[in-house]
Amino acid sequence: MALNSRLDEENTVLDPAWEQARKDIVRAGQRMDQRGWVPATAGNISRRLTDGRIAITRSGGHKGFLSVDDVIEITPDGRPVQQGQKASAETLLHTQLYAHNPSIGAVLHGHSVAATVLSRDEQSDAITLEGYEVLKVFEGQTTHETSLDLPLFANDQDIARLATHVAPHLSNMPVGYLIRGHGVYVWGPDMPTALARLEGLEFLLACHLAHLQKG
Ligand SMILES: CSCCC(=O)C(=O)COP(=O)(O)O
Ligand SMILES: [Zn+2]
Repeated sequence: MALNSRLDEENTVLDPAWEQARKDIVRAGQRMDQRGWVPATAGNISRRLTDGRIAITRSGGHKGFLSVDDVIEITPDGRPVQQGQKASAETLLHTQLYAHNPSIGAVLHGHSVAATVLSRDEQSDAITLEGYEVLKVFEGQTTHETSLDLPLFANDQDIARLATHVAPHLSNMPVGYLIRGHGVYVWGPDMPTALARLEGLEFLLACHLAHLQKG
């Protein structure tokens, strides 16, 4: 047994880094639920450990009421490591981000009202957020006199096919992207950063929606 390992009640060897990743995901789900970004069983959450292992939410659970057992390990190409487990239906959208950028350590997907409504209504292929002080939450932004383009992709129940539409744009997405009538994907080097980016983005989307509704 490794020096930094512990045993649970059933004397199973616990791996501290893995257990921490699972707790990070459970807490992120609680936070996203408190903010109303993961209604019913919507949304999914993943974390990549420094050794390359990937933890992701199982499919179909309520993300505000996860237990660590609802977080499972997947291979880099998105297959559950343990037979019989069912990873998020959108696993391939997570693994394509990890494969694209080795510095990504956490990926969040939510279904807020603002992300869902705005992504349906916008006719062009991106939503432009500009003139807001909170844009400075994103690295490299030092003034509100800037703009951020959030790419929009058509929703598709075939996630592998949806991933092929996202793939050519991955190098040109500073913050995240939207799927029409569905939700938002955001990532970061670690869970706190990914959550802060999601919070900033959700605030900006809510402002944009309110602004459009005002007319
Ligand atoms: C009830 S929302 C439909 C599925 C979805 O879009 C989602 O984000 C949750 O899917 P998962 O398989 O990750 O639970
Ligand atoms: Zn979804």
